[in-house]
Amino acid sequence: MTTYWQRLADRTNQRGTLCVGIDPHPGLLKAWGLDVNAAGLETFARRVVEVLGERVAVFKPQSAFFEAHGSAGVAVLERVLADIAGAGALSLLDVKRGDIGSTMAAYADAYLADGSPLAADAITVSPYLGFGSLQPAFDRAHATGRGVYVLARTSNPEGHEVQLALGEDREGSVAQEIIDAAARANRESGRHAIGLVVGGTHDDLGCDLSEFNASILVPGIGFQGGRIDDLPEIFGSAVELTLPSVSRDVIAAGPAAAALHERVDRLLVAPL
Ligand SMILES: O=C(O)c1cc(=O)[nH]c(=O)n1[C@@H]1O[C@H](COP(=O)(O)O)[C@@H](O)[C@H]1O
Repeated sequence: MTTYWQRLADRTNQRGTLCVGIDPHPGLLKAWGLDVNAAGLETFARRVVEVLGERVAVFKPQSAFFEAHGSAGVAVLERVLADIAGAGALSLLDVKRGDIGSTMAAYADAYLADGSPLAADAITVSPYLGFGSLQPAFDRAHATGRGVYVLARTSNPEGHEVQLALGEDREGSVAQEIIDAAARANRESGRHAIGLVVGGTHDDLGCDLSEFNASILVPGIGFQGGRIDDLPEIFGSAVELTLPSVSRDVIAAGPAAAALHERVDRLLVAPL
């Protein structure tokens, strides 16, 4: 079976290395001239995929903005995931789930199982209950050729409180333990399905990614101040693994197709 890592390499080789985040903020719906309801949400999110779906390698719908509209919003999310697949792009559903193992297995059923209406090519997960608690998601991702991105060093200014605290061995940081555990699990499985989330907003990451061996999602580009041009300096040799992710800085340009394409052009031509 083709792994997520192989499918990601295939898409980014064809389309360039960029993830466009679909974050339908109420303010963006209004700016697009849409009502802030499930119908406006559907027009917005599906328009992004309609215009950019065959151009961009990966789309990252942010589940929160769909959930905010209740079951009608979740139904829209299902259709957006189907649109992404139909356009030949990969879906990375941003749900940041994390729970005890038995509950994590249910999240894996929801997001990483063949045939589930909310299944995506990859999801984001939080390791706050312990890296090992995520094992059911890793197992399911390995079994179905999907991916899991584990939060390691997030883009927000508060993240360091937890992530740069000393880890259990009292030598490296919590973020470093997550990075090392993910690299070890990828070596053992040989599938490289376990990626990391590392924000592009830090001059100094405070952790070492030089031994990492799978995809690194880099949010925080654009509105949060991160710049694609700065990634080589921030990530060093690991820049080859990075998948820059941009939400508002792309989608705020819509709904006009030309403006959306212009934003993507600008991000894709930036040298990596
Ligand atoms: O997992 C994420 O994608 C994520 C991790 C992180 O450290 N920082 C971060 O901003 N994100 C998400 O990335 C998106 C950023 O949106 P923009 O700031 O509009 O590009 C939001 O959906 C965030 O939830």
